[in-house]
Amino acid sequence: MKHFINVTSEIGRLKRVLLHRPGQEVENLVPEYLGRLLFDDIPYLKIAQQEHDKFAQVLRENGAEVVYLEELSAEVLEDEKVKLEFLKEFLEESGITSPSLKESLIEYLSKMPARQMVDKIMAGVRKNEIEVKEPTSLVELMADDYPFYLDPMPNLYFTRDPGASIGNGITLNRMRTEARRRETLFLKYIIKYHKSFEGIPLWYDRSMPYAIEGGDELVLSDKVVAIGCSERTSAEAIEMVARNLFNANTSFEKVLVFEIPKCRAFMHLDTVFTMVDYDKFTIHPGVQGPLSVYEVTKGANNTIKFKHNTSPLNKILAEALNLSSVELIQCGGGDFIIAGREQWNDGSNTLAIAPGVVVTYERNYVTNEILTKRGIKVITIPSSELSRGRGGPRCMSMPLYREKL
Ligand SMILES: NC(=O)NCCC[C@H](N)C(=O)O
Repeated sequence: MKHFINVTSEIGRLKRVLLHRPGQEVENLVPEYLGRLLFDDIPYLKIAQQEHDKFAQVLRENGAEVVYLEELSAEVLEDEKVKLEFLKEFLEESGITSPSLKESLIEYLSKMPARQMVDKIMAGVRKNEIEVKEPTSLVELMADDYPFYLDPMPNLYFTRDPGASIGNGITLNRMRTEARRRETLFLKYIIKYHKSFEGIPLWYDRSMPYAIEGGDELVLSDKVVAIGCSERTSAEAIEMVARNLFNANTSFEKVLVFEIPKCRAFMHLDTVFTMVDYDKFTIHPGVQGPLSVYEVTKGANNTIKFKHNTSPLNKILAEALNLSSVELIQCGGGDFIIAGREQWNDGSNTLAIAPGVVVTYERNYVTNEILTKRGIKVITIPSSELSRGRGGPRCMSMPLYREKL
């Protein structure tokens, strides 16, 4: 493995993947703030961790090295200078404006060993955890009854979204919602300071003004990337990624833009569409009708071309992948109720770990059976708690290295 990162497909054998084991951040969820934090329910952490450990075990047993966001972050934050730089940026982005509060938080957090600090920052800091000396601002004096100085980040276990590996580079994303925006700081510091990530090109940066999230980014082949234009990802960001991929002389020549309905149930492209084999895809039937596909292609002399492709989806995919035909496998077998139920629990959100081999949630038994009948090897993981965050196996993983097809 010459590069630390190399992803030129959705289905090549998974060799290295980034995960985050859910931690205390999940215990800081309360009904009042669920919506704001993008959760629909409160997972039971102990079981969620067991389910997540099973997920990691399945990936390892199938040949993938599992690296953890919290461990890589702690490795770079061992350096006291980097730790301070990170803390300052993190507090800034958390909206801490009062100088004395900033000072108290820095004092509280920087004293902790790096790993403990990472866990604490991910979990959030309650107001009753630290004592702020004399208030130095009106905001502090008038402190409301909101319980946190630093919000918990319960969505961190969806490592798919803050960044995406494309070829041997990464898009370091700007998240659409404030609830998830600070998540990408961990990846920013890993990319900037971790030895394994040295020299990795960025196809997008979190400082850009337009939102893009990794659940919308699918690497269909070493030439074609599909990006969802969705509730979370904007057309401007997609165009910037396309330009950066083309200008850097990567192997990528085309970006297929999937415009999907902007709603929570379909928040990212990978909640309704994933690739499971050379010529097979899962799709949520509810998205097939309203889907529009646009193409951004690399032209001669650094030019870029745009086109609305009105052909049926199977034709567009077959043409993009140089195949005579492709199969679209409908989540829930196309039944309105089953598809709706299983899609809500990420029935279409498969993680391919090799061509024709996927990891899915066991609760989506109808879709799993359909996939098996279509010749896909389905490895299931327990999911009663993990699914409460509205993401499946693809959402919970950021592939760093896949074998070339
Ligand atoms: N790629 C994905 O669809 N990720 C799932 C993210 C779920 C999370 N609760 C969110 O709303 O962002």
